[in-house]
Amino acid sequence: MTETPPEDVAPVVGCDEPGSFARDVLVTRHPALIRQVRDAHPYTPAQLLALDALLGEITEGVLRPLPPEAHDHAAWRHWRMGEHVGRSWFDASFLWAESYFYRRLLQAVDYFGPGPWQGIDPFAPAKRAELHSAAVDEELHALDTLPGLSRADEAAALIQAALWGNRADLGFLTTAAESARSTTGLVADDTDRLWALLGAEPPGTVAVIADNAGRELIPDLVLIDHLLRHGHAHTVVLHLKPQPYYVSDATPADLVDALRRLARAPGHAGQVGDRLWQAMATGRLRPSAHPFFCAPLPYAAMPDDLRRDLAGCTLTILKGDLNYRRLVGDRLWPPTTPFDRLTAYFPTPVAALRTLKSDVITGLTADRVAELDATGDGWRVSGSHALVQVRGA
Ligand SMILES: O=P(O)(O)OC[C@@]1(O)O[C@H](CO)[C@@H](O)[C@@H]1O
Repeated sequence: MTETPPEDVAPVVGCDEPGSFARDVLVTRHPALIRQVRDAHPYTPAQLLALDALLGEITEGVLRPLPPEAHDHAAWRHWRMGEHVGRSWFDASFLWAESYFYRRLLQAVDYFGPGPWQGIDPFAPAKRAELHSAAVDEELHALDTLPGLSRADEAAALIQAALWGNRADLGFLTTAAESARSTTGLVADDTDRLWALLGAEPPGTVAVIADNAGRELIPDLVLIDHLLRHGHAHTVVLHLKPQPYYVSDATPADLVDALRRLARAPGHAGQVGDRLWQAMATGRLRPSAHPFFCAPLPYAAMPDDLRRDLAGCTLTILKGDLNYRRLVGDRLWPPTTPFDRLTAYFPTPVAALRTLKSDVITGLTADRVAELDATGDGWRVSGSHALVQVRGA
């Protein structure tokens, strides 16, 4: 594994800097999410008490451990939960604090059981509303234009749809200003290099590390259908989250719902859904849900079994902001730090498709950074900008 030289290692993104994006997420977004979840389900007195206790803890208290009977207690001990217990949440790194927050939220609503609430996704109402929204109806109807496009134009349209589908992030939209939801443009665009990697003969296995369900997962699935249909991949492994995470991150249940939504749609969307349903049956589309995808660690720390699984792929496509942060290590790198150097450890060529929703950014030219900073529109966190960055073989 290629390590970044220590003298070049930038500070890990923390939560303790007043006015920082990360601190605002803990101060504003997480309490808002607890209130949303609390109102979205007919929880029992014990669950309501647990949610209220978590709200108090994250805002004014000190970090408490998972109960010893938690199924993943050993994993979180390995992920250094003990060092954080008894300290302020704001002392933890941003990635660690957020990951642990979502794990504790699941604990408060008995997601892992045993009992009647086992497996009930606290974010399901929001995910369901989005998946069955008029906006998705329109997006599915718009797929009827694809057969009229050239293969190259279809490919370009599908990359853009998958890229900007990342804005459909229910956690981000909790606090994003309406004005920030307009899209401005790309800060980096390696789309041509992405398609060059997808032109490998014979087509191999492409890994897609998914991000959000619903309005992001559907364009991701339409892109996957294109890759399978036009010889860019013999097989696609779709890496999902094994449990609800970051509000709208896609779980296997969300994949089933999205495939059903597609297959039941009229027109071209329904044909895509039927092909993907068949791809699941033949194994050409293979879902996976490794526990590490909910770990509070950068991808450089991935376990050997996941590394081996990915190493067999010709390319890994990583969707979204959190995956980008974990890919490059969630550090405040100088924006001109080469993306290739920070991703050299990854076991395959990588392509990051991400709308910018947090401070971490790499691989830009100094001129581009100066140009973006001059706009003053919070380009790093507003979701108005996006990137396609590729590190080749
Ligand atoms: O990975 P995604 O869904 O594109 O974005 C995840 C996100 O909403 O959560 C974190 C802040 O809560 C940031 O990484 C980002 O804003």
